[in-house]
Amino acid sequence: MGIKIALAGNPNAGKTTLFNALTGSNQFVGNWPGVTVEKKEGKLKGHKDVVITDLPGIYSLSPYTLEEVVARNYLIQERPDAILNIIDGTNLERNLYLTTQLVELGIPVVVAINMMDIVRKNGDQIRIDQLAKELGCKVVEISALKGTGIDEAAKEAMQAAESKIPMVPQHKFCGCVEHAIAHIEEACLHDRPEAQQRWYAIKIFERDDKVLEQLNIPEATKKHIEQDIEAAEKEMDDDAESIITNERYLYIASIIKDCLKKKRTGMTTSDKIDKIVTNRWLGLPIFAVIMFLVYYISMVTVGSAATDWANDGLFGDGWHLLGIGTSSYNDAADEYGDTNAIIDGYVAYLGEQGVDTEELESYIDAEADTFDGEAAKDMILNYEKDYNADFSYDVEDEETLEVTTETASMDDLTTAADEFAKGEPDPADYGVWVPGIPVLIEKGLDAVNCVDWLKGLILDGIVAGVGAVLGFVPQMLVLFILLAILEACGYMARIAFVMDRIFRKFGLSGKSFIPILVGTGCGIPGIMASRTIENERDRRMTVMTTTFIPCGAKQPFIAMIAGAIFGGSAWIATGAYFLGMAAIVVSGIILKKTKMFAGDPAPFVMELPAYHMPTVGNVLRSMWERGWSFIKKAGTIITLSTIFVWFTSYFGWVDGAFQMLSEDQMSHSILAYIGKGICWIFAPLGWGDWQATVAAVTGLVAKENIVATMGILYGGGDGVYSNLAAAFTGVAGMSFLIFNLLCAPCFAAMGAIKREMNNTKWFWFAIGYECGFAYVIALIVNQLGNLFTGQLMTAGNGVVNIISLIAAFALIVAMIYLLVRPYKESNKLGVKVKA
Ligand SMILES: Nc1nc2c(ncn2[C@@H]2O[C@H](COP(=O)(O)OP(=O)(O)OP(=O)(O)O)[C@@H](O)[C@H]2O)c(=O)[nH]1
Ligand SMILES: [Mg+2]
Repeated sequence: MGIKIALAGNPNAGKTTLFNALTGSNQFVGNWPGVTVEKKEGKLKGHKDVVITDLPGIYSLSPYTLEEVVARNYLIQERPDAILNIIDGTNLERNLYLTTQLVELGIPVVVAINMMDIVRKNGDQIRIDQLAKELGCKVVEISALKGTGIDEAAKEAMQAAESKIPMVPQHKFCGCVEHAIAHIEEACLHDRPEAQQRWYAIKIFERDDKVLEQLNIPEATKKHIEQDIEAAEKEMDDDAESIITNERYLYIASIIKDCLKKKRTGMTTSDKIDKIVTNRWLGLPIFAVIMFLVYYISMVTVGSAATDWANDGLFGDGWHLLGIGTSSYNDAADEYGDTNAIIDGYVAYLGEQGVDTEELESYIDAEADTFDGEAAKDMILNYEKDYNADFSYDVEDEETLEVTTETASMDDLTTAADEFAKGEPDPADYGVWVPGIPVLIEKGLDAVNCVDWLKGLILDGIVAGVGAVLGFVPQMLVLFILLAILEACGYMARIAFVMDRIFRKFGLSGKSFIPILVGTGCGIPGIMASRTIENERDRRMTVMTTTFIPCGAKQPFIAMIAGAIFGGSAWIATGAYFLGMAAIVVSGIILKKTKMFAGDPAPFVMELPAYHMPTVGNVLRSMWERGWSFIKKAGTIITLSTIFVWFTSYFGWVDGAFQMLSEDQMSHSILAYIGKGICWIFAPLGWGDWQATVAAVTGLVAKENIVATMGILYGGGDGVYSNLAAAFTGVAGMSFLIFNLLCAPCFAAMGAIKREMNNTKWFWFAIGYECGFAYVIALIVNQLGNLFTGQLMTAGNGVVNIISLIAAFALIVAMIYLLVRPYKESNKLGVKVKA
């Protein structure tokens, strides 16, 4: 038989940090209350038979929010063999409140005073022996972060578990309460194990609903004990629950007096920082600047440099090792400049003059092995004698794909001809050139004479799809590092506090903001983070709207749309966050006015933990955990999806015969038939072609799939970006982005919504709301966008557009009505939740 040890304690006391240290796990740690919302098990290192359970933080055994219920139920119903109570040593008074309750459970308790590193630094002293005596249990000092004392804590807990000696609570309530408790034990608890009787008796005294329900006490007995309770209440002139609470605090005060010697009073550094950071006027601007920096660094500067490398180098043609050779190649490329365009322009000019340019063109366009630059040069110079007026040529900007027309003189042409003769610089000739993965794989496949379909599957399917997704990993990692730092330093709780002032105005609490922020990494922990919200209706609303914010997996397609259709504008990625926020705010206002969600949010109660310097280990671990799940997804579900998409898009019927298709036959593919069957749904949104439709649908499996699918379906020819730029107008691109940003999240996140709603009706309501909202906004944007850009009749199907435009106006009116109508207060919930 193994031993079960539970880690219990207040939120943010360091339970998970200790859990990770003891078991070698990688659970999330963050410096705000409510990081852990579910219990997690792990085996104690070096002891296979000892199972340690990390629990969500609780302030007391009277649960208030969902994650607290998880912790209490575990302690009371599963009854671990021992409880290791983690206490924040910098905050003894508040933390001991829970301890006074834990020792009554009848389970052996060991108290571990954590954060001793800070306590010592502050110069405070805790008298461990005295504390142990007054609590009646073993007390050890630890620092979970530094790893000091943790083995001893584990050893003590194991010994306590093996001894099976239940705690004897040292604390006695005042006479009348003890009297009532004794009566209660006698009247209805004598068949319970003796060690558990006291805790149950106190809970019955407090009239705890859950315990009363669980024990199923006969009415007559209930009446009888009620007399005892009322008698005590009369004597103390207070209600039963408050009597117990007050007595506990008196007891704790006496312990603190005996055991704690505090050195310093006055403002701590954290308080000083908070004066600025949570300032009524400065709080928001500071938050805005911090968030801007986070996304600017991860999306625009560091992140995009890394992503460019990954996309164009690692998963593209190749890259220079350590960047050596890049600058000399760039110089050479600069020198070569517009040579090709100038020569093309000259050929066109010659053509206009009636010259037969066929032979010249054959020299210019010759394949590498027959290419003779010198001959081409001579030929050009030959023409120069007779045709020597200035001519125009077109240049295409690589990033924005914008085409501009320039004029070249004969001097320009001579230089160009010289450069042309030398040949276009090849990056592989400079520094140490590392070919990209697709290039290597293609070479390998050619070397083994791979059959065409398999080569297609590997290159156009898996490498194109999965590579498109993996290319964004560096950018993700940068974002995850920055988020981890924000989480670890303690700013998270402040953001909730600052945002509470605003969120409250439209009926949400600041606590809804933590899920949103966590959701920028991944929607699943974001949805789960909603458990700390006290008000059930607010919690549901948060679950429904959290995924509007762009998560890590949505970044790639946002970046792709921005790069292909909007010239790589940084505003698109930043705008996506604003859009997500706006969607949450608008939904908040609209939903709060319905019966289902009406009512004021609970008052904001959250501890603001002291600021900590984030540790490198924690930050990297958190980054890696999130990044790894991204990579894992690419290796599993996304690979499978790309194979499916490749197969269904490269096979189909031509003239009634089923066969493998070439790139220009894709519109006959299986996928095209499916897409064409449903793409009418999205026609009013401006992107009713089957490729975009299919991409959006595969996005429901995992959002990264949108990029992977587009990589396959819009690949070929001039490359994905140019093909996308040709397929989407700006307005349609915006509408596509909005729909995919706001519609139902990926399957995994939908699963999380289902779990958190714990009710099928609510789940479907949430999914329906998200998709409906996304559709409405995308429709409005597309139709109004077309109207203002004058494309109403040209973009897509004009008739559809006219009808949709009318619908769009109707929807705008409806939304304005929903936004401005008065609040309906109601205290009734539409649907009951299964317990
Ligand atoms: N200085 C110091 N910081 C610590 C120590 N133990 C934990 N921390 C920090 O305290 C914060 C909270 O740690 P967690 O392990 O997430 O706390 P938790 O008790 O699991 O919190 P919840 O899951 O919210 O209940 C993190 O920022 C940790 O790095 C310690 O011994 N010393
Ligand atoms: Mg935790």
